[in-house]
Amino acid sequence: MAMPVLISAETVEKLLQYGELVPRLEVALGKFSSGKGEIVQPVRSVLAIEKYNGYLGVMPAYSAHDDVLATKIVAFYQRDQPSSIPAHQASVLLFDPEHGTLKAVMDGTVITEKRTAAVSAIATKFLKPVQADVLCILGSGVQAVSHYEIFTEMFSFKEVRVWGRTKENVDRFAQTVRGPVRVCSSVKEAVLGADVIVTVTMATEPVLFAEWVKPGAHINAVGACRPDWRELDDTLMKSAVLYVDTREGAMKESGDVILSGAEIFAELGEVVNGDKPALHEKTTVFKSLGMGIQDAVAAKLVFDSWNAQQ
Ligand SMILES: NC(=O)C1=CN([C@@H]2O[C@H](COP(=O)(O)OP(=O)(O)OC[C@H]3O[C@@H](n4cnc5c(N)ncnc54)[C@H](O)[C@@H]3O)[C@@H](O)[C@H]2O)C=CC1
Ligand SMILES: O=C(O)C1=NCCCC1
Repeated sequence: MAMPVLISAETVEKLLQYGELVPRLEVALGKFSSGKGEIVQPVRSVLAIEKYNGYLGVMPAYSAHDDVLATKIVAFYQRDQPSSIPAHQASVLLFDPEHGTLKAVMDGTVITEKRTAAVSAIATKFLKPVQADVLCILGSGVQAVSHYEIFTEMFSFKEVRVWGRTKENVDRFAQTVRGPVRVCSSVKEAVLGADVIVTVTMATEPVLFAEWVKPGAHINAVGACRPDWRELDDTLMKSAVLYVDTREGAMKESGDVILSGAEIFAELGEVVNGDKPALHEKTTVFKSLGMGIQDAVAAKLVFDSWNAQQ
């Protein structure tokens, strides 16, 4: 039996292009929410590594439409001190769906960076106000960078603002991104008047409060992926129209959804399918937790491009 190929982070970075990834993810989100069982994806199984303040998540998914079977394994850690090791590290195992043969083991860290930002961009395309001039990013780590990249590529914001907890992180962010950014010294300063807000922090308590949010703004809430972690306050969660990637995941994993008691209006895939409206004139929250099918679709794109180059 042939050995699986190993695909490095550098290769994934080169091969995974937003232009191809975004439309594939949009189709996958629609198929997931079609109610026809076209995508098989259990809620992520997560174990706590208490001694080190970490978690290990296993995310299998199968799509007959894409003919893809994969599992991502992702480790993530909460840290008080800065570290050169990324807070999230992942690998994706890609199988031949017909026989279950392992075809590839590839870096999943870059896949996680890019597919998460791409899904936020899809949500934003549907849910942002018609006039969206100001983008605000709360958090200045890895996801902040990938969100900056795709949001400035897909949309025409007049101003991009960033807030981060530490000066060191924000300075690194400002040096990494290729384009202008206004560094804000408080969350309030960053948020006031913003049309689109992205929360990509490791916060466990709310950092974004309803009183600062412009009516009609769209928020992509990407952090706080544990049932007792928060990024958004109760008032914001309850007053905004709430979209999620998966209802099942949000009810099991999202502290912002579970603890606020906010009602879920729709899955993003239902909006893609036209089964639920995109209420872009209202204040909207897209609660993202991440889906195995997003990783599987991205991994197939990488593998197919890699194969084409051999
Ligand atoms: N929804 C999804 O599909 C995914 C969500 N995530 C989540 O996105 C968030 C960002 O991830 P990365 O950028 O990879 O992490 P990172 O570690 O690179 O960046 C995290 C940022 O949050 C800041 N931060 C840490 N504690 C904070 C606090 N208490 N209050 C405010 N800011 C704080 C850090 O200074 C840093 O700027 C995390 O919560 C992560 O779990 C990550 C991957 C996928
Ligand atoms: O979808 C993912 O991948 C992750 N989501 C929440 C945090 C860990 C990684």
